[in-house]
Amino acid sequence: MWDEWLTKSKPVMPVIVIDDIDTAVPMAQALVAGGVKLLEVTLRTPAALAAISEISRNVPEAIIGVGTVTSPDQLHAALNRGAQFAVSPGFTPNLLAAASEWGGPFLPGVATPSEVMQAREAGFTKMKFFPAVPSGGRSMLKAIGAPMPEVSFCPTGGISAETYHDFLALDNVFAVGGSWLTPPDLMSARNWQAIKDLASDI
Ligand SMILES: O=C(O)C(=O)C[C@H](O)[C@H](O)COP(=O)(O)O
Repeated sequence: MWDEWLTKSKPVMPVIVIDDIDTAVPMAQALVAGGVKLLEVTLRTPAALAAISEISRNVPEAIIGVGTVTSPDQLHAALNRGAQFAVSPGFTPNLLAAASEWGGPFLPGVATPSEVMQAREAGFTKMKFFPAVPSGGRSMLKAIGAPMPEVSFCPTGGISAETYHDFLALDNVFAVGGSWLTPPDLMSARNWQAIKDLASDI
C-alpha cells in the first residue's frame, strides 16, 4: 500500500493537530495542492475524528490516516470515520493484535532494536521511528538497519524542513513525518497559501 501511495504523494507525512473542524478541509486541500497527500490527523483533539471524516468525504485526493492511536478502540473509531492508515507513537500487544486483525496499513511506533524485533515478530515491516531525533536520529536508523534490513521506517519527532532530506536519504526510510508543514500559527491564521507553499517546497 505504502509503495503505491508513495507514487502519488511526496514522501513527507504532516502530523496534523486540528483544533477547529472548519480548518480540516481547506488545510487538506492546501497540502494536496502542494503534492503532499499522505495526511496524519492526530487523535489529540476532540475535533480529530470529525476532521478525518470531513477530509475523507471532501478531499478525495488525500490519503487520510489517523495518528496518536494508542488503543484498539481508537483504531476502530478512526477506521469507521474513513481513515485509510493508522500510526501509533508506540505499541501494545492489544494494539498490534487489533491492527493485525484489521490487516490494513498500520505503523507501530518503535525507538529501540528490541521494539523493532517485537513489531517485526507480529508481522509488521514498516514502522514509525519515534521520537526520531531524541532517540538517536540518523545514526540510530543506520545502526538498526544493519541487523534488520527488511524493516523500513517513517522517522518522526524533531525533524524539520532543514533536516528531512537527510533522513529520506537513508535506505531504510520510506517517508518522514513532522508537524512543520502545519504550524499552529499558520493554521489559526488560516493561511492556506503558506501551507501550500510549505508542501510545494518539499
Ligand atoms: O501525536 C503523535 O502520535 C506522535 O507520535 C507525536 C508526533 O508524531 C510528533 O509530536 C511530531 O513531532 P514534531 O514534528 O517534532 O512536532
